[in-house]
Amino acid sequence: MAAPIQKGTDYHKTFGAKAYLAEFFATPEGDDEEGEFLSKILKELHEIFNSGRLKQGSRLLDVGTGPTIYQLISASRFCAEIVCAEYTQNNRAEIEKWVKKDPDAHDWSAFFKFVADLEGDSSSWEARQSHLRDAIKEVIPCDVTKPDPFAPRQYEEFDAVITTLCLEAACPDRESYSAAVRSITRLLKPGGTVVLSGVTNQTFYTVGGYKFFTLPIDSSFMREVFEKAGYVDINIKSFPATNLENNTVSDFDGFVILNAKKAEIE
Ligand SMILES: C[S@@+](CC[C@H](N)C(=O)[O-])C[C@H]1O[C@@H](n2cnc3c(N)ncnc32)[C@H](O)[C@@H]1O
Repeated sequence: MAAPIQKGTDYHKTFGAKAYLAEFFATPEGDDEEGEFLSKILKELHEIFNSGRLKQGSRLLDVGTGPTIYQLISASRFCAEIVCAEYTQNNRAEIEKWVKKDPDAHDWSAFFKFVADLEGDSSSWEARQSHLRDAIKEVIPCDVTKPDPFAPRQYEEFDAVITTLCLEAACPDRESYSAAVRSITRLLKPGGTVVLSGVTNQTFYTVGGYKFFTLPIDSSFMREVFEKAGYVDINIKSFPATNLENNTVSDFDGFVILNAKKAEIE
């Protein structure tokens, strides 16, 4: 009998960090079955951060980091301090291994080369990689379904928050998704930038043979949530899935990249 759909605390037992990396992050092109997806997210993150929106020396919080660092490469050029917040111990261990250059860590070099090419300086990839290793100052537990996802840790507000492919996987319903956005927003400075990537109308994704729940949402719901949480200048780019009919590893019909500014205090 197939295992039931995995969600909530199941992540601690069945979300295989190594399987997730091997299945979806072997190359910047990602998993063939998902069509053009990962490389598009990398390009969009490049466009957002290359536009000069973060000052040098910024502090950044990544929420639901998973075992991955691809989402931090473009932003890290401007960051002196990055905090990675993630739910499972296994995923946090993967990030820590990469920071310490453990031989068992995932090889992200192709991703740094990909982004360095986009930035027009392909020779810079190793320096960019070292810089990101130095910038990651902490890898901390978090649970976005809790009122204070980062408790007991307390932080000054960050200049930017990133969250990629996390909230729709972590939140069981629309109310908890909205509450998670509000909690994350409390840790962002007024005028600070949020960047989110998310899949639309997905009900599951598969990792290591287990199916994981996803909350099916669309871009109009995301816009409404971010407006209500106090953001302005909300930009959402939507992309249709390019291989929906042949995709057996997930069922998103598209994905979005959202960026927005937390309103300044009047
Ligand atoms: C699809 S993965 C995305 C990982 C990574 N950010 C990426 O872009 O590939 C979903 C992530 O959400 C995390 N997650 C699940 N439940 C969570 C919760 N309650 N709070 C925070 N993160 C959670 C999982 O551990 C996993 O790392």
